[in-house]
Amino acid sequence: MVEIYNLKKAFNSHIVLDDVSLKVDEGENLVVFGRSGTGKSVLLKCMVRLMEPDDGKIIIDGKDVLSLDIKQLNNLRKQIGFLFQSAALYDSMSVRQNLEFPLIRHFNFTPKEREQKIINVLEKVSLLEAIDKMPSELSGGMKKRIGLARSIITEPKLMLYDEPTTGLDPITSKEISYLILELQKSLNMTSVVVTHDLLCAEIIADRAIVLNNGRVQYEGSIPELTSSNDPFLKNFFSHEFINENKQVN
Ligand SMILES: Nc1ncnc2c1ncn2[C@@H]1O[C@H](COP(=O)(O)OP(=O)(O)OP(=O)(O)O)[C@@H](O)[C@H]1O
Repeated sequence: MVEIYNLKKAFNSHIVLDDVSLKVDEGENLVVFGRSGTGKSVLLKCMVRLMEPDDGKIIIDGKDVLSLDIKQLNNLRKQIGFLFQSAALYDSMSVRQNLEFPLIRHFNFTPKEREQKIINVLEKVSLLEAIDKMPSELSGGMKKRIGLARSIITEPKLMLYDEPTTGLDPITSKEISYLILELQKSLNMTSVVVTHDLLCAEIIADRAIVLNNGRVQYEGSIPELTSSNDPFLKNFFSHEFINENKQVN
C-alpha cells in the first residue's frame, strides 16, 4: 500500500530525513517511533506532500506520489485520512456540521447519504448522542473520537495518525487505541501511526519502526523491539515513553 525509497528532507543545513525507506502492506498498522525531533511528523507530511521532500520516491496505492499533478494529488488525498495533532474540530460548527464538512468538500453525496454516513460513523465511535452538540460541550476524549470519526467518514484506504492519544488520560488513551484498531479492522484500512504512547502502540501495531539519525534504524514487532538488548533500544524504551501503564488487557 505504501512504499518509500530513500526519502530525504532537510531544512537549510538541518538534515531531518537522510535516507528513509519503508513499506506498509495493505491492511497493516505500522507504528513509527523515534525521539522528539527525529522527523516522524515530517515523514507523514512528506507522504501526502503537505511538505515537499527533497529527494526519494513514494508510492501509495500504486501511484508515484511525487510525480502527481495537483488534481491527481487531490484525488489520492481523498483516499487518505489524517489525524494530526493540530486537527481540531471547528468550534463554531456542531458535531454534525464538522462531520459533514469533508463529505461536502470532496464528494457528491446527497443530503440523505451524508446524514446516513454521519450516523454510521457516530455509531462506530459510540457518540451518536453528541450529533447536535458543539465542540465546547465535549470532553477531550470525546473530541478525539469525533476527530477520528471525521477522518474516517470518507472511508480512506490509508490513515495517517500523528500522536492520536497525546493529551489523554491513560484510560481514554487506551479506549481510543482500541477504537482505532477496531475501525482499522472493520474498514480494512492501512495505517501509519506516529506515537510516543507505548500502550497505544502495543494495542495497534502489527509492526514498528524506529527513526533515528534520519533513517529507519530498527524494525520489528513491539515485543521484539522492547525486549531487544540493543543499547539504543534499551535506553529508548526505558526513557522515551509517557505512558507508564504497559499492561494491555
Ligand atoms: N516547517 C519547518 N521548518 C523548519 N524546520 C522544521 C519544519 N518542520 C519541522 N522542522 C524540523 O524538523 C525536525 C523534525 O520535526 P518533526 O516535527 O518531524 O519531529 P517529530 O519526530 O515528529 O517530533 P515530536 O515527537 O516531538 O513530535 C525538527 O527539528 C523540526 O524543528
